[in-house]
Amino acid sequence: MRRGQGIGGHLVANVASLRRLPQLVASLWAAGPGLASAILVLRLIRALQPPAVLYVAKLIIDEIVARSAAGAGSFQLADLQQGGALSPLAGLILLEFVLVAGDAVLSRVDRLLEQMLGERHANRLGAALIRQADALDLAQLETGEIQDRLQRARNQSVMGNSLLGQMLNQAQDAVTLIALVAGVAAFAPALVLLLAFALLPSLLGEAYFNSLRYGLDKEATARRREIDYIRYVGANARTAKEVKLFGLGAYLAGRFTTLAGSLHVASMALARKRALWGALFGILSALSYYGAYGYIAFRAVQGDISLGELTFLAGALMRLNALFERMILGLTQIADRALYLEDLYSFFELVPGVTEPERPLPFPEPVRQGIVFENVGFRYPGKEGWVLRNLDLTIRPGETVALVGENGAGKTTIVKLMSRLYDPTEGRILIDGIDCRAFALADLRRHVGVIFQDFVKYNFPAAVNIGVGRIEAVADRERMDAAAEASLAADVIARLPAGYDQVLGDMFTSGVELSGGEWQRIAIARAYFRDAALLILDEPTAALDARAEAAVFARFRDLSRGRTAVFISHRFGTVRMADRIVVLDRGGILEAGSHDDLMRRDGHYAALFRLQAEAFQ
Ligand SMILES: Nc1ncnc2c1ncn2[C@@H]1O[C@H](COP(=O)(O)OP(=O)(O)OP(=O)(O)O)[C@@H](O)[C@H]1O
Repeated sequence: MRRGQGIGGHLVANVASLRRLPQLVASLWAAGPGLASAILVLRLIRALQPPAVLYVAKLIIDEIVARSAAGAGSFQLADLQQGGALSPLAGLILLEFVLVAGDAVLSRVDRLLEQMLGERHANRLGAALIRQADALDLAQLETGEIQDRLQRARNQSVMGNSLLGQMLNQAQDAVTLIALVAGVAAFAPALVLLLAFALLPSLLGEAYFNSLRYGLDKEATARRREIDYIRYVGANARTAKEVKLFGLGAYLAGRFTTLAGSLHVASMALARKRALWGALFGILSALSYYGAYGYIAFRAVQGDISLGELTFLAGALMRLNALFERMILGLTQIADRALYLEDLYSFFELVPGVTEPERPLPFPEPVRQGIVFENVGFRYPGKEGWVLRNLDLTIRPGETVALVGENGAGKTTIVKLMSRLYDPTEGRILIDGIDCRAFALADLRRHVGVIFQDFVKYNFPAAVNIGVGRIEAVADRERMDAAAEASLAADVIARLPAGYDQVLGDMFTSGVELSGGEWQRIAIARAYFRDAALLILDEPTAALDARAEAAVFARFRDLSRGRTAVFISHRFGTVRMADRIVVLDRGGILEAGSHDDLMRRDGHYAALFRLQAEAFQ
C-alpha cells in the first residue's frame, strides 16, 4: 500500500482482500453440504434469538405494568395459572426460558458441527495441497516466491477453520443487527440515524488500518522469510553440529534480534496509531449510545413509549453497541486472514509448465534406437545464463554411460531433463525418434528410475524406503529382497532391530538413524526395486566405502545389462567401468568415448584421470 493513497484506495484494497472468501465458502460447502446447511439453519435461528428475547421481555414488562395498573395487587403463585391454563405472564416467562436455554443447547450443537466441518475441510485441503504441489513443475517449486506461498498456504489450510467460525459469527451478528435495527426503527426511527453516525467512522477507520497492515505485511515478506530461516538454522537438530562447532549461536541470535526488531518497530508504530484512533472511535460510539439512551428515557418520561418499549429499546441499544464492536473486530480479523487466502488459492491456480500431451503416444517397449539430445539448450527459469547449450548426445539402448565434469558443468541438469522434471529451453529430447513431450508424464517416468545425489531420507520403515521406488509393489518381499541384495542394503536391513519394519531416521523416537553410506545403499535399492528400462544414478556411491563401491558397481554392471544406465560420478575408478564416458564442460560435450579411447586421446579426461590416480600413489 503506497502512502497517500487516500481512504478510498484503502477501502478498495480491503475489499479486494475479501475476494477469495467466496472460494473458501465454496470449498467449505463442498467438504460437507449437509453439515454446512445444518450449520446455516442453526446460525439463523440463533441470530434471531436476541431480538426475540428482548421482545418477550418487553411483553413481560408491559403485562406486569398492565396488571399493576389494573390493581391486581401483590403477586401470588396461583397467578401463574388462569382458568386451568398458564396465565399470559407465566407463559411469557416460560417462553423466555425456552429461548435462553434453547440457545445454550443450539450453540453447543453448532460448535460440534462446525468442528466436524472444519476438520473435514482442512483434511481435504491438506490432500489437495499435496496433489497440487505434485502437479507443479520442479522449476516452479524451486523458486523462493512459490516456496513462500506454499508455506503460507500450508498454514492457511488449517487457518481456514477459524475463518469458518469467524465468518459465521459475522453473518449471525449481521442478521441479529438487522433484526434489532428493524425493531428499533419500529419504535423510534430517529435512533437508527444516530447509530449509523456512530458506526460509519469506526468502519472506515478499521478498513483503513487493515489495508495499512496488509501493506506492512507484504513489504516485510522477504524479511519474515529470512527470520524464519534463521530461526530454523539456529534451533534445529540438523544444523546443530555446525552451529555449535562454529560457535554461530550468538551470531544467529543477533541477526534474528535485528531483523525481528525492525519488523516490531514498524508494526508497533501502526498498532499505536490504531489504538489511538480506536479509542477516539470508541468515545464517539459511547457518546451516540448514551445520546440515544437519553433520548428514549426522555420519550418514556413523556409517555410516548411504554415501559416495555423502553426496556426493549435500552436492551437493543446495549446489544447493538456490543454487536458493532464485535463485528468491527471480526471484520478486522477476517480481512487479516482473508489476505492470506490469496496465498492459498493463488497456489491452487498455478498451472504447470511441463504439460501432458493431448494425445499421448505409448512409450516404446523396448527402446530400440535410444535417447537422443538434439541441440538441447537449457536455462533455469528466471535465470540469465545457459546451463546447457547446443548439446547433442545419443545414449544407445543397453549402454552404460558415465557423465563426468566439474561442479556445475550441468550433469544433474541433463538427468532432470531426461525425466522431464524440466523441459529444454531449446532443442528436443527424443526417445526412439519421438519427442519425449509426446508421452504421458507418468508413462515416461515409469520407465525411468533416477536416484539423485540428494535423495530423500524418508522417516518411514525400511521397507517403504526401498518400496518408494515402485510404491504399488511395496508389499512384494521377493522383489525387495532382490533389490536389497543388489544394492548391498541387505546387510543394513539385517542389522536393524525390526528389519524391514524398522522406521529409519531421527525424526521419530522409534527411528534408527543410518550412516551416510547405509542410507545410500537403501537409496540404490530403490533404483533396483523400480526396475526401469532407463536407470540413472547421480553420484550414487559418493558416501560408500571403497570396498562397497567396487561391489555396488560390479553388480550394477551385471544387473544393468540389457538396460540403459546413466551414472554421474567424480570417482574415476568407477567411471572407467562405463561403456562410454561423456565429459561435460560448461554445458557442452568436451569429449566422449570409452576409457581406453579417452586415455589414448590424452585430452581433458586423461589429465583428470591421471590427477586422481597420482593422488593415490
Ligand atoms: N534450481 C536451480 N536454479 C537455478 N540454477 C540452478 C539450479 N540448479 C542448478 N543450477 C545451476 O545450473 C548449473 C549446473 O548445475 P548441475 O546441478 O547440473 O551441475 P552438476 O554438473 O551436476 O554439478 P555437481 O558436480 O556439483 O553436482 C550450475 O551452475 C548451477 O548453479
